[in-house]
Amino acid sequence: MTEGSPVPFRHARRVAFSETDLTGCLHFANLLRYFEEAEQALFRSLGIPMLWRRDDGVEQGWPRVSAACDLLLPIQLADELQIEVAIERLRPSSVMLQFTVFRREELVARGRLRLACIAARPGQPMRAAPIPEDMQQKFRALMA
Ligand SMILES: CC(C)(COP(=O)(O)OP(=O)(O)OC[C@H]1O[C@@H](n2cnc3c(N)ncnc32)[C@H](O)[C@@H]1OP(=O)(O)O)[C@@H](O)C(=O)NCCC(=O)NCCSC(=O)c1cc(O)c2ccccc2c1O
Repeated sequence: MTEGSPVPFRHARRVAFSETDLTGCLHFANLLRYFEEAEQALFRSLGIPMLWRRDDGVEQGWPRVSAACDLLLPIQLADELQIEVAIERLRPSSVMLQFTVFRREELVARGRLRLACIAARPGQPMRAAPIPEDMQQKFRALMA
């Protein structure tokens, strides 16, 4: 790692039998579930909730607005994966997470999730809202 490059968050995952298809490979849709697991672990480690209620009763949270993945090599039953998560882009009301998946030293998959920060009054549709400053600081710390 070079000086000044982002520090990725790491999440370990072993492929379970129930996640494979007839060929014994990871069913592609499960890769997004792995990204979500790693994302949840990252948010927990930063102490950022996925859903919270402000004092004025407004609910805030992080709906995903965009998802993408590339499967580069077959991922198989019982493979032990390291999923690295980095903050690729931080904007006033959205954050882009970048995922890189390794099997030992081998790059097997990668992808992105974009989360919008929203606010919703009870009974009203959700709308984009600025990411609270304390949360922005926590994300920025990972980009340093
Ligand atoms: C999320 C939206 C309400 C945003 O629409 P809005 O018009 O208010 O704002 P913007 O269009 O400016 O978007 C804000 C922000 O996100 C970026 N963005 C939006 N869409 C995309 C996209 N398709 N691809 C890439 N980027 C996108 C946009 O560029 C802005 O970024 P900046 O920071 O650059 O300004 C609206 O998009 C919407 O309703 N989308 C549907 C989302 C959805 O249904 N997701 C899946 C399930 S819902 C969910 O997960 C969820 C989670 C919660 O934690 C909640 C908490 C409380 C209430 C509800 C929740 C909820 O439903």
